[in-house]
Amino acid sequence: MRSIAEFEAAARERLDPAHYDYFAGGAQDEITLRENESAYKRLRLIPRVLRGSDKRDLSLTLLGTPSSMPILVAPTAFHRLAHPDGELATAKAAARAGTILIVSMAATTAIEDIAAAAREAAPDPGLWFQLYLQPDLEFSEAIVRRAEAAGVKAFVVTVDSPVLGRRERDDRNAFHDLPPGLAVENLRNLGENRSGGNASHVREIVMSAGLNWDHIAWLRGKTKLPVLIKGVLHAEDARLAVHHGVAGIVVSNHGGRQLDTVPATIDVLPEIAAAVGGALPVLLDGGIRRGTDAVKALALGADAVAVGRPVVWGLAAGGREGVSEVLELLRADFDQALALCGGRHPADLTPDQVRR
Ligand SMILES: Cc1cc2nc3c(=O)[nH]c(=O)nc-3n(C[C@H](O)[C@H](O)[C@H](O)COP(=O)(O)O)c2cc1C
Ligand SMILES: O=C(O)C(=O)c1ccccc1
Repeated sequence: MRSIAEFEAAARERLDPAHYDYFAGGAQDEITLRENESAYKRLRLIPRVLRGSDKRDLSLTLLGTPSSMPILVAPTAFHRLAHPDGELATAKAAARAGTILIVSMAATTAIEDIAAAAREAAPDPGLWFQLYLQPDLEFSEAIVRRAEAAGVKAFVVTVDSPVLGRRERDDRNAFHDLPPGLAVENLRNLGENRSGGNASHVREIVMSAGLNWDHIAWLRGKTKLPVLIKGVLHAEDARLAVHHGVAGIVVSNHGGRQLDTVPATIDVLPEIAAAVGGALPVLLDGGIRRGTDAVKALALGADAVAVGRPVVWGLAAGGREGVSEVLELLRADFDQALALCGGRHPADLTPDQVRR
């Protein structure tokens, strides 16, 4: 397949329509969902010429984790809804590609099993773990310990979800529960043993409307691993993140699934990059479908980008192989766009190369 759009079409054919809608959809009128992609279409690239470099180098290290390219896998829930191999397939493909996979706390596979699959594909896979900090901090700490023991290298706390966004497609389809046999495995309370057998209770993910900077400080006190926050759109929050010793930020609107009518992430990136001033790595997700999209984000100040739905479409279309194809397609597309922009390394891209 030649484009992410073709993967999406193939995924749509294979998926239960309600599950396709869950993955594809956004909040309410889906204005932000569309805007994330259309904002890139309004930006124009200006290449530099005659810089003489034969070969590009896409690799980088983010907070101690090496990545073969500045395109990471954003955390998305419920991969076993997309394909029976679920997160195991995604983990193998990301590890094979040498890129960082941010595992969702809402994965339908236990983090221990995801890490084992990643290690089958690469000796030292770059796994990060996304957290919805639970009001029950003791339970949150237990998940942190599990993820650390599994070998994750950073935590990404999602901060754009004090409550879950309203997704009208899910309401229309009455999609509110996982089908029998699937569960949010990282929320299994393994200590619990209520029926006398080895039944284990799966908690629900609770959104924490009470989350504040003290909780981030709490988490930093509980782990030596870098703590990033995901879902920053305001420059002042980016400044506060620096002030509070956060290791990195992800400029994200949750793929248009939380607050509708917030801007496209690429449109707030310049002010956020300026506010951070290089003090910590800035990642961005939302609407990246082409190599040129990633080039624009890196030129405007992101250190790396992440893709959510494209990986789900690859998974649904072809399991591990499908995710590998999506990641290699994005890599080749990005490499070509970088070359055409006259860059050898992603860091060669500069803001003056992007025009509105
Ligand atoms: C189906 C789906 C599930 C998601 N689940 C999570 C999640 O569990 N945790 C989280 O922090 N973000 C979640 N996100 C948001 C993604 O991490 C990311 O911000 C977004 O998908 C990026 O936009 P893109 O899909 O246009 O690439 C989810 C997104 C989608 C589409
Ligand atoms: O669907 C989502 O976007 C999401 O973030 C989520 C949150 C809780 C459970 C499952 C998915």
